[in-house]
Amino acid sequence: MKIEGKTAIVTGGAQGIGEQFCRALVDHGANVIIADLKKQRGEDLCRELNKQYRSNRAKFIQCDVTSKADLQNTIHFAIKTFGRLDILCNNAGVTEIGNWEKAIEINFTSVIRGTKLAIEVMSTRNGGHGGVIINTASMGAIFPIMGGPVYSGTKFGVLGFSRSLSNLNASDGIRVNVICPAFVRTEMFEASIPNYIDSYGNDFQKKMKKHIVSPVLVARGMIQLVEDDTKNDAVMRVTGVRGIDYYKFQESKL
Ligand SMILES: NC(=O)C1=CN([C@@H]2O[C@H](COP(=O)(O)OP(=O)(O)OC[C@H]3O[C@@H](n4cnc5c(N)ncnc54)[C@H](O)[C@@H]3O)[C@@H](O)[C@H]2O)C=CC1
Ligand SMILES: CCCCCC(=O)/C=C/[C@H]1[C@H](O)CC(=O)[C@@H]1CCCCCCC(=O)O
Repeated sequence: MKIEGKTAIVTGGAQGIGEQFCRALVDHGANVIIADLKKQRGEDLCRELNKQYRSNRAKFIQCDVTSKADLQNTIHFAIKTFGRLDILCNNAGVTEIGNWEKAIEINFTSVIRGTKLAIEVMSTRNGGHGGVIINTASMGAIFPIMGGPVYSGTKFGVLGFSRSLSNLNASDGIRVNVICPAFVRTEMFEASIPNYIDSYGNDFQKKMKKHIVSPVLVARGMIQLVEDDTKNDAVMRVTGVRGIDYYKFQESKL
């Protein structure tokens, strides 16, 4: 897909990986809706992007992805403002620390709901232009995370859900892909460092160095998934050791 002139929604777009998604999409000429709980951060990013690109292509909307009304409102806002929706990045996510039930709602249920709502407006069967949905999972969607079983479970869920939509490309013109980063230096990661140090000791950061990736690299991967029309049902890994590559699952025998 040529990104210039297309419209994208990025949930959790105010900071971290989502922020880099927004920056990369605007840089490639897209209209971007930054959908996040954090009003100040989102509005500041929006202002900065519009100033940098001398445009009005970035918009912020306060959105709690666990609210169906907020998600609907975000999609309506994209259509009302830019006339179309082409790209949805279901990216908002949290760790399970403190509230594992909430982590399931944010990391998994909201990805399902966001995807379903976007399909309604993107589908070529409903008069839409088709599009691309990129769901942020994690390497913890491929391997279990002993210290984060619920987090990992939600990400296994995101991966299974997304891959089970591979037929949408043929029927509705919508490609669905998953991005699986390893540890990414964001506020989520930084906030977890004390837990890692508890588990692995003070030299954890040194040992982990080669496994930590930058959110900019994750955004580069997302752009590749959007631009490359052959990518459907793709599971992209973004790791410190291999960089950007694709994970191959065994084909179903059914
Ligand atoms: N940082 C890491 O090591 C990794 C992160 N991921 C995944 O990447 C995604 C982004 O994570 P980071 O950027 O690292 O986290 P972050 O904590 O830096 O940013 C997450 C953003 O999501 C927003 N958010 C949280 N709950 C929300 C809600 N209910 N509604 C709307 N927005 C909400 C936050 O306000 C924040 O702006 C998450 O899905 C995370 O699980 C995947 C692999 C590794
Ligand atoms: C192979 C695992 C890669 C995991 C990539 C990922 O999604 C990491 C996310 C963490 C984020 O940086 C902050 C977190 O709390 C997320 C969950 C990590 C739990 C790991 C616990 C380590 C342990 O104590 O075993």
